[in-house]
Amino acid sequence: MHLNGEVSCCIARISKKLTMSVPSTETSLQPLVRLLGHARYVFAGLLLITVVLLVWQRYGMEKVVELTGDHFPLWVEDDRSGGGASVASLERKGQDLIVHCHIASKSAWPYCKLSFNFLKGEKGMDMSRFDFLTIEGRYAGPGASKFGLVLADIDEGLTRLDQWQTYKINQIDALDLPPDGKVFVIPIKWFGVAQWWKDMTKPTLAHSAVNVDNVARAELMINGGGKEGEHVFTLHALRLHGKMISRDTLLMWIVAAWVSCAVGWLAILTLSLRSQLRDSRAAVALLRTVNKALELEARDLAGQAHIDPLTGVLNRQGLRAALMSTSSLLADPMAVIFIDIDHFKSINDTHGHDVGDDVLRKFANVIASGIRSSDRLVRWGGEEFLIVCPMTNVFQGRILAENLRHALHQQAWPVGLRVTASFGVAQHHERDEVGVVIKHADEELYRAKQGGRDRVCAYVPSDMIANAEAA
Ligand SMILES: Nc1nc2c(ncn2[C@@H]2O[C@H](COP(=O)(O)OP(=O)(O)OP(=O)(O)O)[C@@H](O)[C@H]2O)c(=O)[nH]1
Repeated sequence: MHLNGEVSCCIARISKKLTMSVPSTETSLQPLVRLLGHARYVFAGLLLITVVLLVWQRYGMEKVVELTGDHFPLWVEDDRSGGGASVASLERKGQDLIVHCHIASKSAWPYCKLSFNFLKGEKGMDMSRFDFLTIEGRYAGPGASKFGLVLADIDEGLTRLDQWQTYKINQIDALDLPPDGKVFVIPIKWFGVAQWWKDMTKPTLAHSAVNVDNVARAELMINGGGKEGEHVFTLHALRLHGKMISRDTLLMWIVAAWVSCAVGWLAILTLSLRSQLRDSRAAVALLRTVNKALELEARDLAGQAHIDPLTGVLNRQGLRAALMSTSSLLADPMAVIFIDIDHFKSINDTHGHDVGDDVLRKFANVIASGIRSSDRLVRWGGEEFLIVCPMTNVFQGRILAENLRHALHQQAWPVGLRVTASFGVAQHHERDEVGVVIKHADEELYRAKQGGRDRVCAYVPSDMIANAEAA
């Protein structure tokens, strides 16, 4: 009974743990698991964003820098510093910059130029992110509408800021302004490093290529084809065009985003699988424990089927099981003692069933304490009990019955009752069924009752009496 209670309690505890453990893991990982479920949407979204960004970068994402605004300091220069006689002056008319250039052929290379300064501290403008320049302007004068462009770059390791000739001269010459004032597009890749600069500086091969990532100054060169006279160059706009994000940078970010998502997804997947594995292991362990508990419970229940719940001694099924599983019980000689409480009905009738039950419990206790551990006490039914005594002959059985009868006399019983019992003893013979010895014991019990109760009667066959007398 006690074991049964413990097992039920254990099962209840385990099933509670089982039902609680699974959802608790679920809740801790639920957001991650939900995210995993939505992974395809995340990747589809990422794909869409990738396509949109690439298309936008290709056809839009324009970045335009206006060089002719008020953003950069600008001024005009002429060849007088080199011994020439050309004179340049600058006039502003609204947005327009008008360069008046009086070319005098005193110098071999007469020129005027409009310079834009991009230097901020020691840093120029990074034009490598731009694809092309556009120029809008008009020319008026006696010569050709020719012009040149120079991008003077600070070349790391070569340029010294205070020595103008060390700036790398990326230039483009002899461009013709469209006569109708249309926009003229000049790709950055058209620029080349000035040969005169290379001859003068003799840069290494690494420093010989065009470089516009740190442009300190831009110059618009005007010489009207070298013709003497007044040349007027009206500049409406000079602009740099590029992309807000270069294709390479964008690709780098896209790859980084894809890699991060993939790594994140794999990490979440690993976490979730690990947790599922942990849960499964825990569930398997719990189920094993439950299984064990259930086995115990089953064993216990099977045991209970053989026990009389009121007195805790064996019932008839219990006796059958004991006889089947313990062959030594039938070892000859074996005595069977049938016991019936005397006038038990009147105890019930006079004092009620509860007292009757108490008497039955006490009775079983007294008898159980008076027999050997190898004996089996069975509640046969109602107030009838049976004792199976292995290795006991009928004479020994009779002595045992007498002892038990006396033990009953010496007990204090509920409500001051005097409880006695009648005993029938018989001995089992190898040739007989067990039922035969029980029947004989029952008949002896009947005799004891008939004889006035509170006594022992034993079935002793005549051959046994002769043997006993001979002995
Ligand atoms: N309290 C209680 N009474 C029981 C139980 N089982 C059987 N009885 C009662 O035991 C009584 C047996 O009565 P009887 O068979 O007439 O025998 P008796 O009164 O002992 O008379 P004799 O055997 O002739 O001495 C009945 O009244 C049954 O109801 C039980 O588990 N608890």
